[in-house]
Amino acid sequence: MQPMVRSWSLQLQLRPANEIITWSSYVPPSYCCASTLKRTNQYITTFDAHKLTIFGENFYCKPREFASHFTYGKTYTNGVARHCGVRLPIDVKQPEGACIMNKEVAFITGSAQGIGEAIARRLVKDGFAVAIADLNFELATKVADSINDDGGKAAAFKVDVSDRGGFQQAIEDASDSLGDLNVLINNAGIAPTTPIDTITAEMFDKVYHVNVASCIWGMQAATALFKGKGHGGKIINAASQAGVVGNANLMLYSSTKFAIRGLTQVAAKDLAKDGITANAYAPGIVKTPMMMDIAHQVAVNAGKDDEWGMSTFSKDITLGRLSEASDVANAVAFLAGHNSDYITGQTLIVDGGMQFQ
Ligand SMILES: NC(=O)C1=CN([C@@H]2O[C@H](COP(=O)(O)OP(=O)(O)OC[C@H]3O[C@@H](n4cnc5c(N)ncnc54)[C@H](O)[C@@H]3O)[C@@H](O)[C@H]2O)C=CC1
Ligand SMILES: CC(=O)C(C)=O
Repeated sequence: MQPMVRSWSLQLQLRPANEIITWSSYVPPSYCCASTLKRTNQYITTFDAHKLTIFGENFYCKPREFASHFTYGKTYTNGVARHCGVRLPIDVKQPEGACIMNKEVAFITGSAQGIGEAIARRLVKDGFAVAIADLNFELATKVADSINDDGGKAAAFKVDVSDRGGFQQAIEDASDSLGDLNVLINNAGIAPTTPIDTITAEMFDKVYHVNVASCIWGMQAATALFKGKGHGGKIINAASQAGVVGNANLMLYSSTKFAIRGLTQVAAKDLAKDGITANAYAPGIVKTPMMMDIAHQVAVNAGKDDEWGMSTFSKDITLGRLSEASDVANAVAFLAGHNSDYITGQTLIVDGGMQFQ
């Protein structure tokens, strides 16, 4: 019996045992989704050079409804699978026998601007598909559109990272629409200036929920997805040089960033058995809206100008210049890529030499 399929097609590249099988499916008009399955995946129980047998109701064909086009227990050969689609999208050129390799997918919070945006753009250059996840959906959409216009692959998602359920849903949605999830970058954060005597219970709750709880919610959701898909993954959390040495005027923020380093170490230990690494990055003084705002607030509190405010943070940078967001993105790209596979539980300080640890 042929599988019930409508207007889509599937290609399989079948490889020797224990290698990764890469497959891609196309859904008109030009939607492409892809994923990677391993031979050991619970949903694939028979596999040789030419055949793939699926014993599972949902084997990660995304979006989910397309999984139902495969029949439980049926064996698909390369040719059958490729021809089971009756209509190819006319704007996708698909040479006979070609295999479209999938991209790894990174979900980056707070990527509508600043460091997160720079990370997203850098990871696209490295071949990732990226989820631009931010509270500011309008800005996130602009970033995703501009990446797609430049030939990359991105989708925007509205998320408040302090909302556990919403964050989890956004990660699942991103995995559905981009085809997989391999890297979670918990980058979103807030940094109100908080001299000790000004701190209220509400401010404490807000900063700790956005900066700290969010990392735990994100790690929970990503870990469940990685495991469900039968592969490992990478979790990368934003700390700060202010999480390495306490910074004046930043009681709440600075202490949340110390917490990030701690929870990253715990995650590294807890998740290693699942093939998941957890690391953090600690930027220094980066030219983003957040840093401009902090410098301004510190200056206002001291009755000085913004330049003075910035100089209080930048005077001890060994390399003698403020950080560009791209300086941080370069380091995060290393943590997101496979050159860092043997590194876990670490905080990579990217501050031009402010803190030596
Ligand atoms: N700019 C700097 O000098 C440094 C920044 N960092 C850290 O790097 C990360 C990124 O910082 P920047 O790019 O400078 O910040 P930014 O303020 O320029 O951008 C942060 C982004 O996060 C989003 N965001 C804020 N709250 C959110 C929430 N609840 N849910 C979803 N998205 C939310 C904002 O809409 C914004 O797009 C932060 O975790 C920050 O603490 C660390 C060290 C230095
Ligand atoms: C904003 C921040 O993380 C600083 C000043 O290190």
